[in-house]
Order: sequence, then structure tokens, then C-alpha cells
Amino acid sequence: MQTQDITQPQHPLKAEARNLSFYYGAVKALKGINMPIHDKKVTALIGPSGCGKSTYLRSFNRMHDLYPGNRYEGEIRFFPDNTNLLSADVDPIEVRMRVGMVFQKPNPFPKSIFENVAYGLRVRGLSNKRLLDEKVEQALRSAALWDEVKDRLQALAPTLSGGQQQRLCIARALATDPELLLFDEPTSALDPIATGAIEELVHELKKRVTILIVTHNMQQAARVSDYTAYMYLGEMIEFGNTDEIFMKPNDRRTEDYITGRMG
Ligand SMILES: Nc1ncnc2c1ncn2[C@@H]1O[C@H](COP(=O)(O)OP(=O)(O)OP(=O)(O)O)[C@@H](O)[C@H]1O
Repeated sequence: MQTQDITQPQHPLKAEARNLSFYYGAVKALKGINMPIHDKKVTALIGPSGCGKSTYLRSFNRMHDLYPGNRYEGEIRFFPDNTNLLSADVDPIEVRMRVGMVFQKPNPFPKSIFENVAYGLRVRGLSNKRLLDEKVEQALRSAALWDEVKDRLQALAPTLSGGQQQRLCIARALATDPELLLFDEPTSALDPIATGAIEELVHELKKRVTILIVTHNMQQAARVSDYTAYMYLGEMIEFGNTDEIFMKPNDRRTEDYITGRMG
């Protein structure tokens, strides 16, 4: 992998993949990935279909543990405590409290708007009504949804528009104060206006949470991210400042991809 010489001062790390490989049974989908995730920055993962972006993203919240036959090798170090998120003695439920996930298609629970956001808090044992109300409002405000839903908190979540549902899923993920937020192509099911709202939100959110985002949209990667990683066939080919990756990539394969010659 080529890592660019970053002239600006380095930001502290939130996480770091160290020689990370991943197997779906006999299929090796990730091959020895090394990559830093900078604290309170947005890192975009780009690369052609099937290169392993989602597989890599899902390793950070141990989603692969839910299916038999999946296997990790290597480490994902999480800071400041230097925990290896993949260690057998680290509880995946705890990992998912620290590392939230927002999927491609909005997937609210078939419950009220309020209950969608309160869910993770209840799982954590919070039952005090006043505190729940406060936390739900805070999360909805952070997801730029409060003003649109404050008078209909008991309405069913699926009655919201697609873009509102996606912001609700972001509020749900934010409610438990995650340190890292994973976005898997969060705008691919949305129209340009809803997409713009999510991109703006990502920009706001990085003040308080580190973000790792998979996107097929090069303009989106360039707009929202501070760092970009290019993956190909399960390998991390190049990682660097977004501006440099897009303007002056070091690896020919990265250049071919971002100029549309490949993928
Ligand atoms: N459940 C699975 N079982 C076996 N192989 C899988 C499974 N899921 C993904 N793969 C394989 O792992 C590789 C990486 O897939 P992944 O979904 O991570 O790629 P991606 O870069 O996110 O693709 P896309 O951009 O199309 O979403 C692919 O070769 C894929 O076929």
C-alpha cells in the first residue's frame, strides 16, 4: 500500500487496521489491510464493486460475527484505550455501542419515531422518562430532524420520507454517543436534496464523532471526506489526504479508477 506523505500535522488516531484479513468461509475478502482512521475526521472508502469496502466497514462493528464461518485475522486497534476490537474477549455488543452503523437503505424499526431513537438507550438500561426525552431530542437535533418531527414523535417511523428515515437512522445511531460512525453508501437510495442534507450532516457530525463512509460517488467522496482510501480486490491500494488522492494519486490503479478508466 502507498501512504502519502501528509504535509499537514497528523491528526490523532481513532482506530487503526493492522494486517487485517477477513474470510467468508474459504473466500478471502480482505488481504492484510493496514490503515489509520483519524479522530474526528471523515475517511471515505472507494473502489470498484466487490473490492471489499463493505466487508472492511462491517469489521469495525463486528457485524460479521453474526454469521457462522466468518473469520478475522489481524487487528483493529481502537483508541485512546488501545483495545483490539476483534479480540475474542471483547464483547461485540459493547463494540456496537461504541461503533454505530448507518446502512444503504434506511431501515427504521416498525415503531414510533421516538422509540426508534430510544431503542439503544433502553438496551443500555436507561428508563427514566425525562432523561430519555432529553436524549432523544438531542439525537434528533444532531441528525437535523428535530424540527420536522417534534410534533409527531409517536407517529410510525415508516411514515417518514426516505431522507427523513435515513436521518432517523442516524439519530438512532447517535443516541448512544458512538465514537465511530460507519456509513455504508448512505445516500444511494436518496434524491439529490436528501443526499445534500446527509452530506451536510456528515460535515457537522465530524465535530464530535469519527466517520468512515463507503461511497460509489467520487464527487461525494471529494466533498465530504478529509481522507480517502482506494481498495481493489480486497487490498488497500492507497490511502491519503482526499485532495491529494484525487489530484495526484501515487498508484496507477487509483488514478484509473478515479478518472473512470476502470471500475
Ligand atoms: N456473505 C458472503 N459470502 C461469501 N462471499 C462474500 C459475501 N459477502 C461478500 N462476499 C465477497 O466478498 C468480496 C467483497 O464484497 P463487498 O461486499 O465487501 O464488496 P464492496 O466493495 O462493498 O462491493 P459493492 O461496492 O458492490 O457493495 C466480493 O468478492 C464478494 O463476492
